[in-house]
Parts: sequence; structure tokens; C-alpha cells
Amino acid sequence: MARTLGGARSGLAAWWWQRVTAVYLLVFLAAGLGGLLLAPPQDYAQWRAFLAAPWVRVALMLFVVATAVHAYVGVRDVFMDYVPRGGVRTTAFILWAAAVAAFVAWGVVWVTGLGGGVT
Ligand code: HEM
Repeated sequence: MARTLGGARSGLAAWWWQRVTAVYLLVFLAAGLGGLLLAPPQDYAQWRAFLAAPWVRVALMLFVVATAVHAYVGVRDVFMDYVPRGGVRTTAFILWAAAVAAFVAWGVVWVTGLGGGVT
């Protein structure tokens, strides 16, 4: 019984994380695209200053993390629903986790390098 409840809770947590991250992704994209359309940086110097602003970097880093959590949970759930338990499913989990980890590593390098941060 306890195990059944635990399973239900972890499924609920995954469901919650996927929706919370989906909301952030939608708000980030709408606000980001809307803001850039309304007041686009006019030249290279303005783009650099914009991308170097701490709040922009925090928002972009959250975007990378939210995308990673959202994509990891969502695709993992697809594997759990459609791939039978066993070696193939385990291999799929490992490959997918590695791909998402690589994406996060790339995102960290990308965001910290914006505005000439690593030069
Ligand atoms: C900016 C990017 C993205 C946005 C705005 C977005 C948005 C959403 C939204 C609104 C949902 C529905 C959530 C709900 O049912 O309550 C969803 C579900 C989902 N997303 Fe994303 N998503 C994005 C990127 C991704 C990526 C990169 C992946 C995987 C590689 C992904 C995989 C999924 C999966 C598997 C589901 C669940 C579908 C289902 O349960 O039927 N999403 N997404």
C-alpha cells in the first residue's frame, strides 16, 4: 500500500515539475520575444550589454534548466509508457539522461559566455 502511494506521489511530482517548467518556458518565450520585438537592441554594443545583464543571464540559465527538466521528465515518461521494462528501456534512460546532461553543460557554457563573459 505504502509503495503504491509512493509511486503515485512520484508520478505526481513528475507531473508537477513538467507543468511548472512548461509555464516558465511559455512565459520566458512570450516575454522574451515580445520584449525584443517592442524594444530590440539597435547595434552590437546594445546586444552585448543586454546579454551581459545579470537578470538576462539568470533568465537564460533558468530557461536552460527548465528545458532540461521538462524534456527529461517528459521523454522519460514516454519511455515508461511505451517501452517495455528491460534492457532497451534502461539503455534509453541512460542515453536520454546523457543527452540532457550534455545539453545542460552546453547551456552553462553558452550563458556564461554571453556578452563576452569568457573572453
Ligand atoms: C520552449 C520549449 C517548450 C515549451 C514552451 C513546451 C511546452 C509544453 C507544454 C505547455 C506542455 C503541456 C504540459 C501539460 O500537459 O500540462 C508540454 C508537454 C510536453 N513536452 Fe514540452 N515544451 C517545450 C520543450 C520541450 C522539449 C525540448 C521536449 C523534449 C525533447 C518536450 C517534451 C514534452 C513532453 C514529452 C510533454 C508531455 C506530453 C504529454 O504528456 O502528452 N517539450 N510541453
